[in-house]
Amino acid sequence: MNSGARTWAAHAKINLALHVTGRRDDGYHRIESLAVFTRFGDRVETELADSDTFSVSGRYASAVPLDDSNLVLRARDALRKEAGLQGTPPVAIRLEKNLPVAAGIGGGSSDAAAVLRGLIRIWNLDIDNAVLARIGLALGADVPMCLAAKPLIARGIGEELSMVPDFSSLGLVLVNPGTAVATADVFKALARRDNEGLPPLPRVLDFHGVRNWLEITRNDLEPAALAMQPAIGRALSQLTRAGAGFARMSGSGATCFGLFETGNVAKRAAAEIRGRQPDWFVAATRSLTSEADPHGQD
Ligand SMILES: C[C@@](CO)(OP(=O)(O)O)[C@H](O)COP(=O)(O)OP(=O)(O)OC[C@H]1O[C@@H](n2ccc(N)nc2=O)[C@H](O)[C@@H]1O
Ligand SMILES: Nc1ncnc2c1ncn2[C@@H]1O[C@H](COP(=O)(O)OP(=O)(O)O)[C@@H](O)[C@H]1O
Repeated sequence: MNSGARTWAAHAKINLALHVTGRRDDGYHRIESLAVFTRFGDRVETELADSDTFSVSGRYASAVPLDDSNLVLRARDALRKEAGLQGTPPVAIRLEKNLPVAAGIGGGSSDAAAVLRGLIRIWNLDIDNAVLARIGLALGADVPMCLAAKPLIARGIGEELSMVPDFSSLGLVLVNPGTAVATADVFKALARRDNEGLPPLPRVLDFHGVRNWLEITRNDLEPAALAMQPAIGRALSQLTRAGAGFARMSGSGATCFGLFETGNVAKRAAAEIRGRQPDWFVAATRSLTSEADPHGQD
């Protein structure tokens, strides 16, 4: 067992497109979503210790609970329940919370996924991916995709995953105007739930191919979220004004992404938006390719 401190990346999840195609009897919605994950994200540090501890730092530390309801601790406890107390010794977990909370970019889900992956390694557990995905899904519909953290299409309620090969790294700017949005409220407010699924993906998944495909897709949660939080419209306008090739809201919002042809152009656009909106969350980043190893230690 390795007892030293190790850091795990918890990438932001971006729903490039999200079509709502139906609703199950239990109220959960069927979706079809093309999702990618970004280099920018939270970080989770794990280290074997004399007792279980948990601390949070970072810009959004005060926005997350410190008790057992934090998805980090729920993930730790779910894994321990699966593996048994023996073989899962106490662990100190430190979360660096860089991602805005209740923001449509799966921050909590990605933290949970990083903890599951990290603790499996430091506890030396033998848990296969199907069991891991089941544990993840019990924590949240987004957790299985955050466990994969590669370009993918998610169907079902988000748990049926098809990896998308040969996806280029996209230049992205993430903008959140500072308004938290509760996912359940947005789903509840939908005017329609029986929309058509995603069109086939283009052959070449680079900036141009993805942008053209985005033009013929939607985020079906955007109109409902926009009606609740008009600031989302201002975030989209700022991205367009700064030269984004395409701008859309991610997940249930309020974070919006802008697509840029190169990382440098994205950085310049982010600086411009930050200049105009110094209180907003604005981050220039790149998406992870299909080939990148998302689970490596930082
Ligand atoms: C909308 C999405 C798109 O990726 O992302 P976020 O906006 O959360 O980032 C996800 O479907 C969110 O996943 P996650 O945030 O893990 O959802 P959960 O905790 O399981 O569910 C929160 C609530 O959202 C609703 N919900 C969630 C997923 C889904 N497919 N249908 C739903 O109706 C349910 O009302 C549920 O009670
Ligand atoms: N580690 C965590 N990070 C973020 N939110 C968390 C965490 N643990 C629990 N939560 C709770 O989960 C809810 C959803 O948060 P988050 O995952 O950031 O949403 P979203 O998927 O919309 O980006 C919030 O209400 C928040 O209080």
